[in-house]
Amino acid sequence: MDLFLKRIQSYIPDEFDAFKETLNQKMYQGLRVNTSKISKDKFIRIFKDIEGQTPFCENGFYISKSLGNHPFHMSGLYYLQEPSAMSVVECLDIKEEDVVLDLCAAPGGKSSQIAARLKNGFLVSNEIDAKRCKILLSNMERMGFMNVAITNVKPETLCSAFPSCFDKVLVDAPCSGEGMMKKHSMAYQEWSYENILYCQKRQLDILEQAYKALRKDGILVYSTCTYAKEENEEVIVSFLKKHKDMQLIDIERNFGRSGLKTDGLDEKKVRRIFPMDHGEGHFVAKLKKIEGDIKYLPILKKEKIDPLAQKFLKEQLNWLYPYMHTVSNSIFCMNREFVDFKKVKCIRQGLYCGDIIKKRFEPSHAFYMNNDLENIKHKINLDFEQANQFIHGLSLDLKCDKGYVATCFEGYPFGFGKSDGNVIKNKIPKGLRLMEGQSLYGKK
Ligand SMILES: C[S@@+](CC[C@H](N)C(=O)[O-])C[C@H]1O[C@@H](n2cnc3c(N)ncnc32)[C@H](O)[C@@H]1O
Repeated sequence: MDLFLKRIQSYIPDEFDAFKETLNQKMYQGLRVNTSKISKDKFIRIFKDIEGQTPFCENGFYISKSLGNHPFHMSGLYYLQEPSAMSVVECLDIKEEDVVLDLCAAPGGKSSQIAARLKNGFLVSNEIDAKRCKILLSNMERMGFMNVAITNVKPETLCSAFPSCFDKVLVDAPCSGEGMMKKHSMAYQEWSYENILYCQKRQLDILEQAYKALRKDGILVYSTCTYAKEENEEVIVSFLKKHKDMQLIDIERNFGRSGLKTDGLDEKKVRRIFPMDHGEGHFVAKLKKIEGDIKYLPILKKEKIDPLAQKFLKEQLNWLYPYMHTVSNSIFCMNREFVDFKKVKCIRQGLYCGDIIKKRFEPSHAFYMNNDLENIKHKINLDFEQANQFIHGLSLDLKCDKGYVATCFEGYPFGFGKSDGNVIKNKIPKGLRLMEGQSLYGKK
């Protein structure tokens, strides 16, 4: 631990006391508005618990309360994210049509930030750890994204299968997490120089894969939430030495500060955030591949879809998704072609609409969380108390359309139920309901 502080002192001698003081202060907390569901202006108008914009992202705000049980969180209107973490995706300059790979994606903060910027583009959101991959999937569904595939493989498996296929690749690398020590106190106890070197090697291995997946003219962003120079500036120097066709690009943003002075690196081109910069800590570097191939993700043939699913979707929506895909009895939709993942383990591609079970169609929760629900025909707005009961799994005695209905709070769906005209039976998956003793955030 002493060594950790000594190293920080050597990085920022003039600010060392200020840094030490931040270790006793509360962690910065933030949320990022999901602009694929609500505009920033409207969010500011209807949401009272934000405390000023972060300097890292135009849709990011500071908060000082835990807001995970707010109905708008359940509706996917925002993602709770440490403020400095919001800086990374800003540096990727996502365009609506980009094909993007997020190689280390769980729990989904940066993937959800990327997906919110895409229109007809596509995101492959990969996580090596199966348990964390489930959390990633759940967050991406809550936020309502459609043109996304969630894969659960080693970076090498994915990048060897799809070389030169991506416009943008993000490596938000596993790291020694020095910027997260306040959150995970174990990290304090487990800090060691050996771990930093272990992380450095793993980071370079992941970057090798990212390099493979990148197209000519593609952009690679590398980030960590640690202060260790070995995992930041030095990783970039080693990587650039090996790959003469990769160029360090100026991030051209003024959050945080320049990197640490390092031989072989123009430190002004990378960004560092220390807690004195109003976020817990991040490092970001942006690189461009100036030579190489341009290839395309393989596409699945367009499919005919089961008439039961078609009938259900027509009955529920004012429009139809142009592309559909069936896996066993489950139906998935997108507004672009489905990718053929071949042997790569893909746990979800597109919007999961539901399943055909015994000659009827059973819709999924994800279907009702999709951001195009302006188009849904059958929905009911609940007041706070009704929403509270429904989120706890209760049925509601309420008159509404018969059949499946989206349940909304202030116009934003957070779940769904099945109505006989007088009672809405609860269809929110058990794992997403609030438990007894937990209460919905807001007025009573
Ligand atoms: C810093 S976290 C990613 C956070 C995520 N980008 C976000 O914004 O929510 C790094 C992730 O890398 C994963 N990881 C660990 N070892 C890995 C490896 N060898 N290759 C790829 N990913 C790995 C971890 O499971 C972890 O989920």
